[in-house]
Amino acid sequence: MLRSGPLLAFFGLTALAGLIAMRIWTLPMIEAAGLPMLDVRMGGYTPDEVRAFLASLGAEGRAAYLGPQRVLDTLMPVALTAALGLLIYRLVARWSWWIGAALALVPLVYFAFDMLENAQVAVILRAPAPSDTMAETASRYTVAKAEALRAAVAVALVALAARAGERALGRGRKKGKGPMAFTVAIDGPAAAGKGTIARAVAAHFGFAYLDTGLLYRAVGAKVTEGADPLEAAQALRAEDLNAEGLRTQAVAEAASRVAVNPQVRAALVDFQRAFAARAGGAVLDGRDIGTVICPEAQAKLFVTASPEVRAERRYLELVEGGHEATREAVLDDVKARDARDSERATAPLRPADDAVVIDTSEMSIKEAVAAAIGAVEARGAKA
Ligand SMILES: Nc1ncnc2c1ncn2[C@@H]1O[C@H](COP(=O)(O)OP(=O)(O)O)[C@@H](O)[C@H]1O
Ligand SMILES: Nc1ccn([C@@H]2O[C@H](COP(=O)(O)OP(=O)(O)O)[C@@H](O)[C@H]2O)c(=O)n1
Repeated sequence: MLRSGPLLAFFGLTALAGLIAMRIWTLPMIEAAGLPMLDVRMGGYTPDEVRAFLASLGAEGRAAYLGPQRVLDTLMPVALTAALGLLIYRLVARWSWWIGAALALVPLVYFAFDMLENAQVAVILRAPAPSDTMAETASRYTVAKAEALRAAVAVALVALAARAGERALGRGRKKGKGPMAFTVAIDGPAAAGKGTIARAVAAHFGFAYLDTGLLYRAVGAKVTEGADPLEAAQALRAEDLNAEGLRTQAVAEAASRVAVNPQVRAALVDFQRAFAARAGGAVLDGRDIGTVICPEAQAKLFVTASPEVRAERRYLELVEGGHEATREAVLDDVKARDARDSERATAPLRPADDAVVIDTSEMSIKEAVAAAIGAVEARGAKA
């Protein structure tokens, strides 16, 4: 990227040098009789005021106005426009480059009016008897130049203030909360290995872990017992996540049904965000952590595997847990949940744009965990 700092300093200093040169060299000649030159009358001037000024202008002042002053009054605006434009672009492009580029054009408007003003003043200085129209046109350019310059300076000041505010907030956050919050967002379809990876990542970095699927499972379980989904979500407490029987296929199915409800999802957002923001780091796994719950997460992983591999893993897990299951039924269930999770309107399952995708179909648990830890380290987490 172009380093704009030295350029900004160069243009800023050149503009300042131009102003100083005018103040000590050309202005004393032009304003020898005590009347301010036309360019500095930011509120404009009447034809009579122009005539009075011309009458007060000696031969030396007129030559200076048309000669060195014109040169200085071209170089200085070029440097000032470049400095203001660069400053505005540098400050605003951090948030949006195209808004930065658009606002950087405001100083160009000032420049255009300044050049028109110079040309019109030269017309007046050369005319044997300048007409009212000539004077009025020059005055309009001077007023427009002054307003455009004020607007450009205002844009630069607002951008500087916004940047200073952002920095102050960042410092406050670091001071107030001890260790910075580091969030790892892990999303992916059922039985891809999210929980296995999330627990290992949390243990490796010393972060806290939240299985957000448990929130939906806890709400789903209450709904199968007859509760209203939204009321169940609003009344959810941390201890509900330890309830018995949340790992069954029936509860997973109920969870994926309540998870389609936008109001249920909204009711669970604050709990998840508060967990993600805890000092000392947090790992959350689910379906929408990197896209909706923590779009600012420092590390995002999307863990996936083929439906057949995932169904086999879930089948073995269920059988080992003493549950009744058939491979076909588990595969059907996995596919049905995949479809519901991916096709729902609110927070559908999809990788965040900046997520690292880990396909665990052909990976052992060890390999999958190593890949995840490597990706989280690459985003700046330290064990
Ligand atoms: N890479 C892997 N290879 C083999 N089995 C895995 C792998 N990752 C996870 N498993 C197993 O698959 C099952 C589902 O994993 P889990 O982490 O609970 O998935 P999820 O949280 O995505 O539903 C568990 O029994 C787990 O031990
Ligand atoms: N962040 C989340 C987590 C789970 N869910 C829903 O909750 C269901 C159960 O999630 P889970 O993570 O416990 O499911 P498994 O991947 O462990 O099978 C999923 O099928 C999703 O429909 C969700 O919508 N958003």
